Amino acid sequence: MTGPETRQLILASASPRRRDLLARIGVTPTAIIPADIDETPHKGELPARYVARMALEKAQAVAAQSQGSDAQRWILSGDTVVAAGRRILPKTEDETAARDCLKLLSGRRHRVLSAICVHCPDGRQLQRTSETIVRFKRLTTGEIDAYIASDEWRGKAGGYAIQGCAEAFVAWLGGSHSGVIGLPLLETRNALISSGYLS
Ligand SMILES: Cc1cn([C@H]2C[C@H](O)[C@@H](COP(=O)(O)OP(=O)(O)OP(=O)(O)O)O2)c(=O)[nH]c1=O
Repeated sequence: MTGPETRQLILASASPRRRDLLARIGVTPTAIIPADIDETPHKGELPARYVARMALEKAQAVAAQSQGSDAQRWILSGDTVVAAGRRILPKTEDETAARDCLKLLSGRRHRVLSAICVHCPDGRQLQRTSETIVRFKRLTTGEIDAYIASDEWRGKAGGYAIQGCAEAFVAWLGGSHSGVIGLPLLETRNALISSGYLS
C-alpha cells in the first residue's frame, strides 16, 4: 500500500502560468522540474501532432531523470502552440518576431492548441489536447506598437498573452481560456483523475 505521504506530483514546466493554473484546481506540485528538450518542429509536422509530441517528450525527459525513486511519482507536463492554418507560430523572443505574429493574427481566426501529458508511476502516459479558436480584431499600427512596448509577448506562443492586455484584442473565443494561457484545466483534472493521482 502506498500512503498519501509518498505520493508526489512533479510539474515538468518552467512556466509560472502552469503552476498558477494548477493551483486553481487545488493542486500543488511536490516539485517543479523544467524539461530541457529540443523544441524544433519536424519538417512538415502539423501543429496538433507537434504540441502532443512536445508534452510527451517533456514528461519523458523528467521521468528519465527521476527513475529509481521509491515514491509514487506522477509527472505533469504541458505545451502550447498558436497555429495559423498548418503553420506553427514561434514563441516570440524578439520584437520583430512578435510584430510579425501580431500582423498575421490581426483580424483573423487562429487556433491555440494546448497539450498535456501525465506520466504515471506504473509507466502509463495519459495525453490530452485542447483546441481553442480565437479571433482577433483588426489591429491598428498604434495598437501593435503599444503591445510591443508592453513586453507581454516575450516568451509567449504566437507573440501574445491572453491573460494580459491582449484580451482586449479578442473579438471571439471558443474553447478553453486556461488552455490558451498554457494548461487546459478540464483536460488536466480529468487526466489527473484517470491517472489515479486525484480522486
Ligand atoms: C497564447 C498564449 C501563450 N502563453 C504561454 C504559455 C506557455 O508558457 C508559452 C508557450 O510555451 P511552452 O513551450 O508551451 O511553455 P514554456 O516554455 O513557457 O514552459 P515549459 O516548456 O517549461 O513548460 O506561451 C500565454 O501565457 N498566454 C497566451 O495567451
